[in-house]
Amino acid sequence: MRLIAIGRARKGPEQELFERYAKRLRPALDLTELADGHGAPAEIKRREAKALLGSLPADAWVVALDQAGEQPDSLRLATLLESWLGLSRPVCFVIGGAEGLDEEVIRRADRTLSLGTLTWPHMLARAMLAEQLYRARAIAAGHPYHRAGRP
Ligand SMILES: C[S@@+](CC[C@H](N)C(=O)[O-])C[C@H]1O[C@@H](n2cnc3c(N)ncnc32)[C@H](O)[C@@H]1O
Repeated sequence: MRLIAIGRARKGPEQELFERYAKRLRPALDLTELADGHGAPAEIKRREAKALLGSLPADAWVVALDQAGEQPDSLRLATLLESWLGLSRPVCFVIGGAEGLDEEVIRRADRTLSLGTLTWPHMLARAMLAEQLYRARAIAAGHPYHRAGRP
């Protein structure tokens, strides 16, 4: 699996949290970081979209992280992830920068994934995605990491 994301992480708690889960994930989650765009907001999004789309393999199965996207619960995400991994296509998650993802990226995406209706900083979104992918794989494997009961 790949995560293609705008911005370069600095050492700090967000990066540590991302790495904690990304390291444990099988298949691995390879991170590709792309430079922040510059200019006016529309120009930033357009430049970042060009870089993001240019980084995707032609046959990629693209999942765009978008707050207005689909909101599966963790069990449903586990089922979805298993089906995506079974496609024999490179599964690529995409996270935008401060201005969000350009419409062109959303159109290219095969699926969208929302981490809730709140807006998260993009470095935190990376860590949350890695944790949810780790959780999804644990659910699919029957590993007790995920407890279905509510407190
Ligand atoms: C700071 S947010 C961008 C906010 C931007 N104003 C927007 O409307 O998308 C940066 C990136 O983090 C990801 N992100 C932030 N909050 C999210 C959420 N609730 N669900 C899914 N992805 C989110 C998205 O990929 C977004 O492009």
